[in-house]
Amino acid sequence: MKTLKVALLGCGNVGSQVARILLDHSDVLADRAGAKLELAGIAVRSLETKRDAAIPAELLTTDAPALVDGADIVIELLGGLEPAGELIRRALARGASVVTGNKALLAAQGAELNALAFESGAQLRYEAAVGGAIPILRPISDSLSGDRINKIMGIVNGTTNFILDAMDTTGAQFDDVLAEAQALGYAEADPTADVAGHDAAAKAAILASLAFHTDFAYADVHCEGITKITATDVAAAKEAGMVIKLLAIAERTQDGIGVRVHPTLLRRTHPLAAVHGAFNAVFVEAENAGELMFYGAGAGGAPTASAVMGDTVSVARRVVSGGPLPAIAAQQSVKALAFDEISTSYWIGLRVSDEPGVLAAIAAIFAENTVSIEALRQSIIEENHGGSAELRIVTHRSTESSLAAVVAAVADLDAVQEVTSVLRVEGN
Ligand SMILES: NC(=O)C1=CN([C@@H]2O[C@H](COP(=O)(O)OP(=O)(O)OC[C@H]3O[C@@H](n4cnc5c(N)ncnc54)[C@H](O)[C@@H]3O)[C@@H](O)[C@H]2O)C=CC1
Ligand SMILES: N[C@@H](CC=O)C(=O)O
Ligand code: NA
Repeated sequence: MKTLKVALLGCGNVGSQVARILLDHSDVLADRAGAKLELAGIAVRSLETKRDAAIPAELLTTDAPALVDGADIVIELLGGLEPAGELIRRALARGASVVTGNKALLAAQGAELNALAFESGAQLRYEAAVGGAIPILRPISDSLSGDRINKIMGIVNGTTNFILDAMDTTGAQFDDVLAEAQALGYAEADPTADVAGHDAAAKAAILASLAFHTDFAYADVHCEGITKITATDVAAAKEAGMVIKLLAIAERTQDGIGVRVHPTLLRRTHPLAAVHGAFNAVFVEAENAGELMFYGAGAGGAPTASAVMGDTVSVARRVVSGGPLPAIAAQQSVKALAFDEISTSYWIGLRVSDEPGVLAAIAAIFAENTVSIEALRQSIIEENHGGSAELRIVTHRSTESSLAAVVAAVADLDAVQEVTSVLRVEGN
């Protein structure tokens, strides 16, 4: 049986689990891959760091480039743009295949790296980069390659789903739940990448690129995080039979593809509304397959290592058989929509003076901007009876630019005390 040398770059949360699987299950992996997967070495920052006793010290090296140069397959689990990018390019340039979970790098340089792999005949796989353990990239680029995907909506960041879910179930405030997520180890040490939506935006770019066979980068994704979501927003959504989720959405329209990440109101009957805690799920709508949902652990060392190993075995099979490369390079160039061209339904919360003519004035502004109202609900604010009322308006689909014009004009009305929330609604 052929032996393939595997270079592992990084021995952190995910890398250490990949090393464990490669060492503990070498016989089974060889049967499945059709080649022995020999862990040739593990690149680390320091040989002095205390590690799990199961990691053989003789495999550790601080010379990552030399390790890459002797490998048939390189597994990159360092994270960050450099030196990860440089090492991946080095491997691909010499025809070695690469498996990575580095969503930040792929969202920044995915087009370039895929092109490099295509030119050199090497394979580049990154199932772990989106939805951790969930098989989602291969189903999109392989299982659904005979279909036409129209829309993807994903809960692709565990930290933010944990926070929003806890706010929904306990009524807690954002800051308190973030502290809990940090204590439980879901959030990053600096949780900005999670709560500002950047991590989800990187994953949205990767999903959209594969689903629509076009290169989308991080810069093509409109991104809003969850830091402005209040306990009041969550309670109001709950009262209306909805839940707020941070969704990564990529959608085909007549004019192009809109890719966005923002807090979204979902009806509680939607399958994504039932995704709790730090779990991830991706909901796909395809022309022939209809609606599909992929659900599971989106983060964590062992779950993410599962996806890395799946890619590694798959890559090894192709190295052994010399079969054709998966067609994951972009074959099309579909226009990425600017955010103000995207259309969706909106929920607008307003605090208004409770006096005659207010509703008519607000409705007139919606009509002038051709934004159609689907539902309107008014509640009198008890503690200030006769003074203020809370309005919640749900619109039919309209563009971001029309909605922005409506919100600006409504906010200017003397009778409008505050625009309390503007949220997008999906899953009607
Ligand atoms: N942890 C998770 O749940 C998930 C992680 N990922 C991705 O997997 C990758 C790895 O993530 P983790 O294992 O969680 O990170 P980690 O921070 O636990 O591990 C990275 C390791 O690489 C080492 N490293 C960094 N630069 C190095 C260099 N120049 N030379 C040698 N070693 C170096 C670090 O010292 C650290 O031990 C990242 O790209 C991450 O985005 C993807 C999905 C989920
Ligand atoms: N910080 C990320 C980790 C996985 O990609 C998350 O919370 O989902
Ligand atoms: Na995955």
